[in-house]
Amino acid sequence: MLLEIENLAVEVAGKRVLKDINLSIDEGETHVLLGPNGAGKSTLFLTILGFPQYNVVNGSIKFKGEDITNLTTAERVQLGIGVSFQSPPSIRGVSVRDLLKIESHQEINEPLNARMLELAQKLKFNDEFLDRDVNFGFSGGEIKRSEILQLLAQMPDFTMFDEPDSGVDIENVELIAGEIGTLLDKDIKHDSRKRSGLLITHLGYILNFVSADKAHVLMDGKIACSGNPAEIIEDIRKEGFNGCVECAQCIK
Ligand SMILES: Nc1ncnc2c1ncn2[C@@H]1O[C@H](COP(=O)(O)OP(=O)(O)OP(=O)(O)O)[C@@H](O)[C@H]1O
Repeated sequence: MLLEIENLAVEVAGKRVLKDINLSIDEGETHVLLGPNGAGKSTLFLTILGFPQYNVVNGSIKFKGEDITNLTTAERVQLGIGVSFQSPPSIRGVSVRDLLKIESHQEINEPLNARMLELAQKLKFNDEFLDRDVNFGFSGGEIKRSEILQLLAQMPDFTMFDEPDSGVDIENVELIAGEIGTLLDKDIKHDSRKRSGLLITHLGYILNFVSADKAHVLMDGKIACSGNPAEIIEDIRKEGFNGCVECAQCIK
């Protein structure tokens, strides 16, 4: 198993946000995380990434068989965990170009390598854009494309995407989805895929372009239901979250 979360309980600012999370994601799998606003989806992501304000009060997180519950964020990134944030911070004084060099382990005083320049072009970033400060004054769509470009520089083994389709126009959703596919080995036969991911989506639009193996519904800090992504999204559309998690087909 690539990622194994057992009985995870997390407090943020003294409040119990995650109560008892059990979640396993195998090599080559893409899972989806659904749930109402405030259920704890982003909290789960940031806990997996090891942000210090997310205090694990019970349970464990294992990655590649290693208990990472007490590792720093930098150590987890080193092990192969990546994230595309919903609202990433701006970094004044650091250009996109330099950040990409750091993330793809290039020398800072060397020119950005051809692979990254090609990917930047594919994601519609010109040379001038690469010299801008990271996320400073970027439009919603530019932020999302820039997050994906940074992940392509890192190529993590496990990537979390926090609402990659929100605020992105139709053409750019297709573009972003194509690169999410690259990050999740979608161009390789299912059995041979190595890279895995977990995607938060509210409306499920991105799943028209990125296939997913399993969906989980997070309600009030617990995984209330897991199953087939298309069926669960359809149920949520028809019955709402409460109706969905009462469905007999749910694998509880
Ligand atoms: N740093 C923090 N300080 C205080 N409360 C927090 C913090 N981070 C998260 N919370 C609270 O934890 C709960 C879960 O938030 P979280 O962002 O994980 O939900 P979510 O499921 O991602 O919601 P959404 O779908 O609206 O993005 C919310 O009540 C939120 O206010």
